[in-house]
Amino acid sequence: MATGTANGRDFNIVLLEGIHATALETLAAAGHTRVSSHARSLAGDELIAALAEADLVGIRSRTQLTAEVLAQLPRLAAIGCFCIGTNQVDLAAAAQRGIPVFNAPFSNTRSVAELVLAEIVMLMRGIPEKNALLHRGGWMKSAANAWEVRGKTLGIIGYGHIGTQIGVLAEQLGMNVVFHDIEAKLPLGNARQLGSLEALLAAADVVSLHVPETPATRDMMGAAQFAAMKPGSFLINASRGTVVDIDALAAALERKQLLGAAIDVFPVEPKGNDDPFVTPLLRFENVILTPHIGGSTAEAQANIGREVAAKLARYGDNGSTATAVNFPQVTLPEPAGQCRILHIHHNVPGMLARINERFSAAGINIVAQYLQTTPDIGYVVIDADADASRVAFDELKAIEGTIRCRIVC
Ligand SMILES: NC(=O)c1ccc[n+]([C@@H]2O[C@H](COP(=O)([O-])OP(=O)(O)OC[C@H]3O[C@@H](n4cnc5c(N)ncnc54)[C@H](O)[C@@H]3O)[C@@H](O)[C@H]2O)c1
Ligand SMILES: O=C(O)[C@H](O)COP(=O)(O)O
Repeated sequence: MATGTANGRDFNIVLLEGIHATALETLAAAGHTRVSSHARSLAGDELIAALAEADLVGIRSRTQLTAEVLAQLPRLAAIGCFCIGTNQVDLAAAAQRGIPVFNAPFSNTRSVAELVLAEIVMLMRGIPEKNALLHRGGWMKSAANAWEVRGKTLGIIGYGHIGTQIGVLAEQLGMNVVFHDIEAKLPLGNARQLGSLEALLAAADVVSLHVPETPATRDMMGAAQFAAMKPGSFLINASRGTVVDIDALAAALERKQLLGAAIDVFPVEPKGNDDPFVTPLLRFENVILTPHIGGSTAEAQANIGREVAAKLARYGDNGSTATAVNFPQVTLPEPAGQCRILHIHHNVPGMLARINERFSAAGINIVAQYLQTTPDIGYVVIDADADASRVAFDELKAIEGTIRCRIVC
C-alpha cells in the first residue's frame, strides 16, 4: 500500500509515557506544534484511539507497538523510543510498513552505571535489610556479611555501552572486572572477557546484567545459572525483566545461595504510577527493588527528550534516517531542489530503474538522489523542482512494490 503526506510540518505527533518537556521544546523549535502528550503508557483500544491520527509517535519502554498494533495505524510514519531499548516495538513489522524507529542509544548510560555501582556497595554491606530493620526500630550493628568491594570480582553480562561504563567505574573502586558477551569485545582497563557464562558465574562475587531483550536472553538467568553462582554472591538486573526467571531468583534467595539482589526491571511492570505492583520478591528485605528508574534522572531524560525529538523532526522535515535501528540509514543534507520525494519500497530487483524511468519519461531533471537498502527495504530520496516533483510523486506512488511515498516541499 502506498501512502503520501504533504509536508513534514503538518505532522500530528503523540508522545506517551511522560516524555520530558525538552522533546516538546525541540519539536516546537523545528516548527512542529501539533503535539499531544500523555503521562502514562497506553494499551489495547486506548492505544489505537490515541494513535489513530498520529504521524509520529514517541514512547518509552512500556508501550508495546506490536505487529497487530502497527497494522491498525496506517498513518504512522515514524516511531521514537525515548530510551535505549527498542524491544517494545516489532522492528521488522515497522520496517515492512515503511516506519523507521529511532532511539537514544547512550543518553541514559551513565545514569544506569551510577545506580548499579551504588547498588554493588549497598548489597555487599547488607544495607537493604539493615535499613528495613532500622525503620522498624531494630538495631543490627554487625560486620557479618558485610564486605568492602575492593578486591572483589564483578561479573558483567553484556559488555556494551552500560556494561563497559560500569566496568571502568568498578575498577576505580578496586574491583576485578570480568565479562561475558556474545561478541568479542575490547576490554577496558584490566577487565577480562571470559569464555562462557558459566565461567563468569563461577568467578563473580556480584553479577550484573546488561543485555538487551532478545529471544536468546529470555530467562538467561534461571535455576541452573543461580546454582552455578558462588554461594553468598549477589545479582543485579537493570536490563530487562525477561532476562531473569524471577521464581528461580526467589528460590536462590530463599536457600541463601544469593545473599541479596537489586532488581530494577520486571517481567510484568505497571503501566503507570497508579497501578499496583506485584512480584515474588516483595518478601526479601535483602533485595533492593526499584521501579525501572535506571535511566530516570533529570540529566538523562532531558538529553533523551532532545535527542529523539530531533531525530523525529529531522525525519519529518528532510527524510534523514541516520541512526534508525530498523531501516536503511540515509544521512541527508538540506534539499538541493525545491521539493524532496521520499520513496520507501520492498527491496526487489529493478526498483531503482522503475523509479528513474518515471522521471526520464516525464522529462523531469533529478537534482540529487540518495539510495540506501537493507535486505528487505529500499529507501530512495530524490530532490527535484517543485512542479515536476508533484508530477513525479503521483507516478512514484503507483509503482508496484512501493510501501510509502512522501513529498516534502
Ligand atoms: N533499567 C533501565 O532503566 C535501563 C536503562 C537503559 C538500558 N536498559 C537496558 O539495558 C540494555 C543494555 O543497554 P546498553 O546500552 O549497554 O546496550 P548495548 O547494545 O550497548 O550492549 C548490550 C551488550 O549485550 C551483548 N549481548 C547481546 N545479547 C547477548 C547474549 N545473549 N549474551 C551475552 N551478551 C549479549 C551485546 O553484544 C552488547 O555488547 C538495553 O538493551 C536496555 O534493555 C535499561
Ligand atoms: O531502555 C531504556 O532506556 C530503559 O529501560 C529506560 O526505559 P524508560 O524510558 O521507560 O525508563
